Amino acid sequence: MVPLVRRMSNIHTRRKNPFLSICNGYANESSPSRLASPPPIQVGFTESAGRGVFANRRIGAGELIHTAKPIVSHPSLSSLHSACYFCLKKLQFKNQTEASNVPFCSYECREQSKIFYETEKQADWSAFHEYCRTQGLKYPLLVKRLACMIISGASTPETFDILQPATLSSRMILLMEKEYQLLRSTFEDAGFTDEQIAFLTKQWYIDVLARIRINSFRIELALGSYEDILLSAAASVDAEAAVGNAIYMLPSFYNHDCDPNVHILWIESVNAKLKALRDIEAGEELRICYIDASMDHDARQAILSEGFGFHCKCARSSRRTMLI
Ligand SMILES: C[S@@+](CC[C@H](N)C(=O)[O-])C[C@H]1O[C@@H](n2cnc3c(N)ncnc32)[C@H](O)[C@@H]1O
Repeated sequence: MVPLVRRMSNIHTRRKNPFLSICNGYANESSPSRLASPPPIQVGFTESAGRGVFANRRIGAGELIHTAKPIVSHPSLSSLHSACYFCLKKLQFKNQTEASNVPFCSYECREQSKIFYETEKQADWSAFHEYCRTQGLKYPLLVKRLACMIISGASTPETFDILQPATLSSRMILLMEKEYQLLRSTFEDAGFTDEQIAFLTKQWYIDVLARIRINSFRIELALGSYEDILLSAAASVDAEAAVGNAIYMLPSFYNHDCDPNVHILWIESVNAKLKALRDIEAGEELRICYIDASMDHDARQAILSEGFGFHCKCARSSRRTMLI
């Protein structure tokens, strides 16, 4: 059945609409100066999952619905010297990182990172990175990148406000204390003034982390050649398979389904592609799968409840519940 869409906004026609910026990611990648036609979607309210993304026309199976560029991304610590610091593309070790110590794959990526990277380079991140490494933390790296973008004027402290926050337990908040203090002291030790880091309060950190927690994507690049697949298989044995993490605007409005009709994938960089997995009717909600769909019902529910704070009532989960 096609759910009723309560229209929240027409994201393509109204000016001064916060959702307009959500669509910035669909510039035609092959010719960046030309905008591709708007994606066939709109953000609206669902009956039980808050906001969601809906088709505004029929979408065919396999169709590329839209692409999305991240608002913030960061390589995983194990990929710091093997992935582009901006687009997370695999680096050619000898030419780029080792020879020139520049962690970018191209002139364009270096230019796009210039403002926040100049800020970041002024501080010594070794203690912060070491803490993240030993505690297995990845989200504070996204906050570090966002903070550098804010200080350099490339972003604002309110950037994530539109995203849904997770409900954090007091224990989770307590655990954030150390990483927050380390982030702040790294800036202070580098000589940034109180005025420059005035936004960096404990409450801001908690609010940002609460949004990153349920909206960040773990980036695993789909690899092209057989050689790459072999290398990746070897790498995943002794290192993290994810090349990094990223936050997007529009993809953050996609709800979850254990039998999704849309797939989000990354071919060679952090720029995401959203593709229809089957024919989708106009008005139908578009949903992606947040987790490994091959897990059994109970494992899926446990991860969704713990990680995202909801009990999934999608058709696949409900079928299983009815059988019990
Ligand atoms: C990434 S956000 C998706 C967009 C969100 N609905 C909003 O209004 O911004 C993830 C959150 O949406 C809700 N959600 C997503 N899929 C859901 C589902 N299948 N059932 C219930 N809630 C869901 C949960 O609150 C979840 O933590």
